[in-house]
Amino acid sequence: MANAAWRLAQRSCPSHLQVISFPVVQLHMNRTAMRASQKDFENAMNQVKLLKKDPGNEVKLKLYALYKQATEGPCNMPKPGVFDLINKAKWDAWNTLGSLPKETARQNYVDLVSSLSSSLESSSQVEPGTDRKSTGYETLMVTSEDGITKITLNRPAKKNAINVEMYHEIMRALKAASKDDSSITVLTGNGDYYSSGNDLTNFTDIPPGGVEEKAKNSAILLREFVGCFIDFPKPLIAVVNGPAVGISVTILGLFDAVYASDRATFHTPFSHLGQSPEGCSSYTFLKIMGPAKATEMLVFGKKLTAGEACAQGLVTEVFPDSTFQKEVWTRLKAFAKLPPNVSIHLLLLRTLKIIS
Ligand SMILES: CCCCCCC/C=C/C(=O)SCCNC(=O)CCNC(=O)[C@H](O)C(C)(C)COP(=O)(O)OP(=O)(O)OC[C@H]1O[C@@H](n2cnc3c(N)ncnc32)[C@H](O)[C@@H]1OP(=O)(O)O
Repeated sequence: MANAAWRLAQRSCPSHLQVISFPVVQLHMNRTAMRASQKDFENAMNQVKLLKKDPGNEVKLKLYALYKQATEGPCNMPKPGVFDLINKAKWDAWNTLGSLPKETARQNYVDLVSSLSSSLESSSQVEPGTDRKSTGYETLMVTSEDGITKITLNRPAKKNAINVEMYHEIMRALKAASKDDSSITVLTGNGDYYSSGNDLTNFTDIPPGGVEEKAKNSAILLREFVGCFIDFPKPLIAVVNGPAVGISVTILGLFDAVYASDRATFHTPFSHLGQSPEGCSSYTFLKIMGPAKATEMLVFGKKLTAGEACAQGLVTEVFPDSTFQKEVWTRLKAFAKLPPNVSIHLLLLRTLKIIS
């Protein structure tokens, strides 16, 4: 998405401008005066083309938005639909600027390019290990108490869509949970959704190697991600607090128990998206619900209610939404107090599940 936005932002630059070296000193002087001239702006546009390193999607969208605001003023285009990913990301970025005056947008554009020029040149000097994300999580909340490690998907404004960062963080959290002193691990969602599945923008950020490289990288990530669930050594419970879509549904077949609110639904619209079912679901769903029901879900994209998913064995038990959290957590706390030989039984049950 953003790469396309980036290309578009670059294409949008007036074509008669030649690529010239960037007068950084002049820009810094102008920044002090806090008023970028049209010339500074044009220079900055050229400087963008000369950046040696990719500044990342977020920055590229910011540049696009500031460029549009500086040249056309506030966004007055109709909002693109949820599946028009590229235009929606661009629209969002531009629209966020509200009624920012053109001159300020021009100044901000120039400042941003100037800061990129220096920070991207010096980024190699960052000490390894100083990454502030190495201990915390950006897309998850992870807590451990009462013998339970709880991993909460935490992008509620995006219905807990799983972006690339979240895939990596879930793997990291599972690896940490497999070694901590908790007895069981829970995956749940923050907000009204459990998860809307794969973040649709994951497929739009095409690397320099093109679509083939993107597909290869995605396949590697997906394999590693699913592997973490297959190999997880402790009881793994899903607390499905609301609707679940796509990969957040398919991997449920790899959990040891699935508790759902009666508000939850289970939807795998792969055929609609031109994708194939993942997460071992073509194996696990077949085992769990039989071929006909698995086909209805995975091939025809039938959305199940929590009650239907329970009747078909995908969900262990459904609770009224009003008492869901209280009932589930009371039960899980009791489970977590069971003696540690649980793992042996778990292993046995999982093996029987596979070979039966
Ligand atoms: C790189 C590794 C690749 C691994 C590949 C794994 C393959 C996995 C495949 C799947 O998981 S397929 C399923 C993909 N998911 C979807 O198709 C769901 C798409 N979203 C929707 O249909 C709807 O958003 C919704 C979930 C039904 C919710 O609708 P509602 O009207 O209630 O809310 P919205 O206004 O649509 O959404 C709010 C907000 O959230 C954003 N969003 C929601 N889901 C996603 C998503 N999956 N990806 C990206 N963004 C999502 C939506 O755009 C809205 O954003 P804003 O407009 O508020 O910015």
